[in-house]
Amino acid sequence: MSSGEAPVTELEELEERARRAGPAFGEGAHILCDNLVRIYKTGGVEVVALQGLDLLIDRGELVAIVGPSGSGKSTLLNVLSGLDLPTAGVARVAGMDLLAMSAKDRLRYRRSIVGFTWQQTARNLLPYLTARENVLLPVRLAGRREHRGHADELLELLGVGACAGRTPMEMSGGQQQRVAIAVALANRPEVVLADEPTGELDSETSEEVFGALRAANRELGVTVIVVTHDPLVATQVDRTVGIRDGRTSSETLRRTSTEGEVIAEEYAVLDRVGRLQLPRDFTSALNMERRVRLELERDHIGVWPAGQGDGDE
Ligand SMILES: Nc1ncnc2c1ncn2[C@@H]1O[C@H](COP(=O)(O)OP(=O)(O)OP(=O)(O)O)[C@@H](O)[C@H]1O
Repeated sequence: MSSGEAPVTELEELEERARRAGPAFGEGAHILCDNLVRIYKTGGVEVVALQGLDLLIDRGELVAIVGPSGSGKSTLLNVLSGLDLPTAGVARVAGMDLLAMSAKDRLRYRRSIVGFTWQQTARNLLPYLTARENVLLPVRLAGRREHRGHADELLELLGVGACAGRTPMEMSGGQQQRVAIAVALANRPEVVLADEPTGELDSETSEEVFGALRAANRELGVTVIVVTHDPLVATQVDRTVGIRDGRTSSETLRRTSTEGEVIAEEYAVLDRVGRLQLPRDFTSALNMERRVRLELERDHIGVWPAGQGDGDE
């Protein structure tokens, strides 16, 4: 049946309706988490680290994940890196279903689709190898061929070209983190995940590390997710996603004003079924508990504390 003709049978009508249904949630996203759940069981106690987390990231985005300690940031990164398996939900990166990968696919995924940097600088680099040798190591392990200048080009791009012949001991903490990013990029991954890359650094050095992540994102087109506690971050990346209690709770978008000023605007997240989490300091300032009154206006929705006369006891 051509799309212009009227459907004739019940099946054709259903097919026609399915065609009109529009794209599925997250279709086209480079990274998709849909209702992601991760429960840890230790000594008979269950800890729900991710409680139905939704997240969509487009190809080529540079996104920071922030949130209080214990909110699930590292758990999310471990799932996305293919190190850990979620308990339920959907996690898809570059078209690969992370819950249904074979062991062979998982190895390929971890070797060539994602690159990862750890917070502990010492864990990222082998101490007896130079920066250049550290970058070439994952290439050799993956059995790939890269011309000799590949490592030097990456180090140059990240502003640590001068460190190519030095061992980690001969570099500062910020230089080590930038070399670690080069290692993560060595196998030309589509996605780089960085766990607290500036956790042990002062603010000036942190800016250099964020600059390196931006260079990788801009010049190589790689999608970057960085987990951080760094208060600077909202002005360093395009989008900051806040996580609270194992769910995404807020987003901050960075834009440049017409005067060239960098502005970070915070938004609440509206989930797929229309749920919205109001910030706790807003609700407690107005004594909002259990229910609120909503009013649809022409260009916004008003939210009021439920008062007397609204049927609240
Ligand atoms: N292997 C594990 N076994 C049991 N519980 C765990 C495990 N890993 C994490 N958790 C728990 O899951 C929750 C989320 O932890 P996670 O490390 O993801 O948080 P986080 O936001 O990265 O915290 P931080 O900023 O302190 O690193 C916490 O309550 C933590 O205690």
